[in-house]
Amino acid sequence: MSATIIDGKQVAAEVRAEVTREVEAFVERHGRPPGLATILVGEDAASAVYVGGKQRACAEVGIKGFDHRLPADASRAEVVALIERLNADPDVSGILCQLPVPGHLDGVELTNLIDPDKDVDGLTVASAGRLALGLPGLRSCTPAGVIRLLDAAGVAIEGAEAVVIGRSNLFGKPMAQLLLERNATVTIAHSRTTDLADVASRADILIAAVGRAEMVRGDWIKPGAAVIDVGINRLAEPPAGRSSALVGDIAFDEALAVAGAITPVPGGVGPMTIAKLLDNTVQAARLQAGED
Ligand SMILES: Nc1nc(=O)c2c([nH]1)NC[C@@H]1CN(c3ccc(C(=O)N[C@@H](CCC(=O)O)C(=O)O)cc3)C=[N+]21
Repeated sequence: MSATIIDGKQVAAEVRAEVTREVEAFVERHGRPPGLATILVGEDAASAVYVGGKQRACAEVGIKGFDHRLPADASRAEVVALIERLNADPDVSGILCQLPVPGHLDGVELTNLIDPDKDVDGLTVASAGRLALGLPGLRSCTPAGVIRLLDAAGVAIEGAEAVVIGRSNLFGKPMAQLLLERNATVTIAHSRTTDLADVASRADILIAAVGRAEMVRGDWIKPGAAVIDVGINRLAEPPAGRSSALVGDIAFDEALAVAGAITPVPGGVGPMTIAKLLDNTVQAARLQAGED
């Protein structure tokens, strides 16, 4: 038996096609496109690649991109002033501050200055609270992308045992809440969990977001489970038999033999994060225009 590989690039392309149609309809109604402002502080190479990818994706679907780059030594006041200006700019529907920010700045504090109605990353206290209370709001992109992947793969979420490994505010906590909203039975496991392998092996849906290359082994996986790999670990060179130096948190080849369905790295969750960011930008623009 070999698992079905869930093609994140393919599903992301479907989401982007839907977003493209929504953008065209928005332009018809309002005579202007939704806009997404990205803020990148400093010269971290990986962050620059991600932000570049987000801006390129905007252009592809017709969203207007505002690409703000600040030097690594930018002051808190400069970043705050930029966020406040973008909050007040009617052409800017969504704002994201790429994380991490340089050490003299506080990424959580800065993110929180974003108007919740423009919080397309879903990372402000207000957005987290709306999610926790089941109120409408912008949902964080990576967890929302995972739900879309599970749906696309035909995985039943309701009633399933879901185990999320990782408890970050960026992913693990919102992921657990979205699964709960869909009536899964949810466990959040983490670095202090006693017998992680045993907890993982109960999962019908196993989601790993720990940032440790290939930590989840094949014998942790329940036969037939849906396995979602949120890890992005960059190795010095591609492992034997692989073409990419990016590996996830799951030992892919081992898992492939046991799981029912699995996302690859690259080409799994990553492209969905960007697709959901575009989707959130259109939703934000519609809300700000008084629609829905
Ligand atoms: N405010 C904020 N929002 C974020 O959403 C955010 C962030 N900060 N900081 C960093 C992480 C990381 N992240 C990724 C997005 C796309 C891919 C992606 O498209 N990955 C491709 C491969 C890309 C490559 O080759 O490096 C894939 O998995 O197939 C990966 C990672 C968004 N993040």
